[in-house]
Amino acid sequence: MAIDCITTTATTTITTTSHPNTNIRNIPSMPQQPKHENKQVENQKSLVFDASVLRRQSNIPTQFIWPDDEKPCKNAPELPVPLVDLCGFLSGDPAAAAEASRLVGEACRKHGFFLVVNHGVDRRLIADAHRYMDDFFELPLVEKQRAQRKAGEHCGYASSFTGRFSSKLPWKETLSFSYSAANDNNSSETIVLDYFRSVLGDDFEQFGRVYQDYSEAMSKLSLGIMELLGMSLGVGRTHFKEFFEDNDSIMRLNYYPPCQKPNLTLGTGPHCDPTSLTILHQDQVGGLQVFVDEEWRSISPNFDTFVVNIGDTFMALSNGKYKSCLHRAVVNSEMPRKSLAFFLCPGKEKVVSPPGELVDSLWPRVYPDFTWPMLLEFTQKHYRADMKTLQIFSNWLQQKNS
Ligand SMILES: C=C1C[C@]23C[C@H]1CC[C@H]2[C@]1(C)CCC[C@@](C)(C(=O)O)[C@H]1[C@@H]3C(=O)O
Ligand SMILES: O=C(O)CCC(=O)C(=O)O
Ligand SMILES: [Fe+2]
Repeated sequence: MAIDCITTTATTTITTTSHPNTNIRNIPSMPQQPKHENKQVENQKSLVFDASVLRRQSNIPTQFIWPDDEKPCKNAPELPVPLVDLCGFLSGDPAAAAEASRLVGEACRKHGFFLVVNHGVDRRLIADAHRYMDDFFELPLVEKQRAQRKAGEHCGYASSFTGRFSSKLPWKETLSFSYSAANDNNSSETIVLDYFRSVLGDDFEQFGRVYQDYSEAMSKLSLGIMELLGMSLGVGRTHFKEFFEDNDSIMRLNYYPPCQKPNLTLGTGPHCDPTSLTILHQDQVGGLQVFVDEEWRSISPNFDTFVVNIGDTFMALSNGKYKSCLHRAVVNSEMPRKSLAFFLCPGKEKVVSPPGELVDSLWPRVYPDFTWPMLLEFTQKHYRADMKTLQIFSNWLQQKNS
């Protein structure tokens, strides 16, 4: 019986009524998603996804069963993605930088995914970031819920999205927090640490330090990749680097518990990241798949590499020249899987507009100007991010502006 696997409080009903803040039907000109995607659960408290309870059930609740055309496929073939060696580029070798930017440009025109190696991030920091994830996600649910994500916000702990969506639920737990590189009163130096201490208490100081350092390392690496992207697009090495120097990014820890029916569900559903650039580190388990040439392909993990992909906001910044590509994460029945995603996002005030060099009469503007907070709000309150987010957001903006 489906509901067996969900621990419930007094109110267990899922309704088709939206949360007041997220009622798409109440907002004029809001795009309509298929019914099952825009249904919101009436009460945040009504459903809980607790891996320690789920483990003991033989079936999974229907809310976690994905439609047949989105169910995962067995044994997706490996996607050949360029392995970009950053060693020479980081040590200032112009020929190495030119070769790295060529490889990056080629991948971004095709599907937007590439790997980086010799990236300069300390292996011990990466190992610690994984170790502290185990420690956090192995805590009892009530402990993790001290960091519970609030409705309409993107930060905090979420056990699946039971309070947010009522169908096609992801088989995952996440802990998300903001990282800001903007140097106002040096708050960027402790922003993550302060978050951990404030929501989880002083016992979590060491967690906070690890993810503070990890987020800083990701921000730095992403600025280096922005230099390569600027070179490859012919707009100069500094253009995008400067644009993202005061980034207001999101760090997300993804924890996928083992699932007894891995062929029926997904850890993260098919989507294009609405953000600008994603730097992902996966543990040794594997599960990331990318949709290229009408086929799901996998990207196998390697401890020494980060998977990098272009998101919708960079696609808009490149005037559609670089692709934000559909991807998802599958789960397995044997063991938990972990991934760490750093989502680079522009500073709040920055206008997402492509540089003049990328616009001409043969390739006119594809997307209207917007700011990242506008797109973030769209994905948190009005539209569940999927493969069409950028196009639908863009149509909605154009309609509003006309
Ligand atoms: C701004 C964001 C929204 C999501 C987290 C970041 C970047 C990716 C988005 C997401 C992962 C795309 C798939 C659907 C989603 C709901 C998820 O499964 O987590 C998305 C995130 C979100 O809205 O919380
Ligand atoms: O866990 C993964 O491999 C991918 C997760 C992802 O795509 C995301 O969080 O946006
Ligand atoms: Fe993603």
